[in-house]
Amino acid sequence: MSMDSNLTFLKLGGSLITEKDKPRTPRAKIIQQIAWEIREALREIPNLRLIIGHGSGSFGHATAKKYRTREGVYTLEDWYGFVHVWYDARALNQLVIDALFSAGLPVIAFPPSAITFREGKKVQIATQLIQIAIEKGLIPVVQGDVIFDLDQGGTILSTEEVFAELSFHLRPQRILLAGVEEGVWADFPLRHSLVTEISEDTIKSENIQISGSIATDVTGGMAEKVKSMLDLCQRVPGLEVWIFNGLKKGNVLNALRGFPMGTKILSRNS
Ligand SMILES: Nc1ncnc2c1ncn2[C@@H]1O[C@H](COP(=O)(O)OP(=O)(O)OP(=O)(O)O)[C@@H](O)[C@H]1O
Ligand SMILES: C=C(C)CCOP(=O)(O)O
Repeated sequence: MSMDSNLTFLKLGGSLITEKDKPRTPRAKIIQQIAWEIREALREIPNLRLIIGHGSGSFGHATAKKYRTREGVYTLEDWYGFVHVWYDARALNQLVIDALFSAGLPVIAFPPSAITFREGKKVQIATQLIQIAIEKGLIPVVQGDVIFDLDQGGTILSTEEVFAELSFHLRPQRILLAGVEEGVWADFPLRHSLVTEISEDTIKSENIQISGSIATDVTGGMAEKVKSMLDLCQRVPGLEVWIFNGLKKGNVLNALRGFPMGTKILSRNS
C-alpha cells in the first residue's frame, strides 16, 4: 500500500492532557485549547485526514502499575484490575471526546479494548472500521487501553503501539507525538541540549540519555517512544515522526499545518 499523503496521526500524550503525577487530574484547558487548534487546522486544510490518539496519563497508568496489567492477567484480582484500568482510561477518553466534539469535530471513539486483541507478538486490530470512518469524513479517536491477549489473558497497549499497527495498514505520512518536553533531550533531565533528528545511526553513535517518564508509567516513557518509533520508521519507509511540546499555544496547529518542531525521528535512508 502506498503512503497516504493527507493522513496524519496525532497523539495527545498523557503527560500533556493530564497532570501525570496527580491521580485522575485532567488538564481541561489544554485539552480544550488543542481541540480548537485541531479545528482551525481542518478549516485551513480541508483535505487533512486525521486519526487522533491519546495517552492515559494519571488516569490509567497508576492503576495499571498497581495490578501489573501489562505483564498479564490471570487471577480474579488481576481481572478486577483489568476492568479498573479500562474504567480509568475510559473516563479520560470521555473528557477528550467531550472537548473535541464540543469544538465541532466529527470524532468517533475506537477504544482498543473493543477492536483489538493480541496473540503472541501479533496485534490484531479492526483497521477496516477505522478506514471506513476516515472515508466518511470522521475523525477516529484511539487511546492507550487494556486489550485481551490470547496468551496472557490481557495486557496494556500504548497509543504508540496502536499507531504502529494502524500505520502498517493505513500508511500515514506523519505521526505527531505531543507531550510536555520540547522534544528528546540529549541530556535529560538537565534539558540543555535538544536532539533535532534521531535515526538508527545517530542513536548508536551519539550519547543521548533517554529514560522512562518521571511520573508513574507502565509503557516505558520516552525511551520506549523513541525505540518503537525508530522501529516503525524502518518498517514504513518515508514515514516521519515528530516529538514536540504540545503545551505551547499554536504548536499543535503548526504541526498539523506541516511545520512540526521538536525532534524528528526518521528511518536510516530518509
Ligand atoms: N531524553 C529525554 N527527553 C525528553 N523526555 C524524556 C527523556 N528521557 C525521559 N523523558 C521523560 O519521558 C516523558 C515522556 O514519556 P511519557 O510516556 O510520559 O509521555 P506521554 O506519551 O505524554 O505519556 P502517556 O504514556 O501517559 O501517554 C517526558 O515527559 C520525560 O519525563
Ligand atoms: C495505561 C494505559 C491504560 C494505557 C497506556 O497508554 P499510553 O498512555 O499511550 O502509554
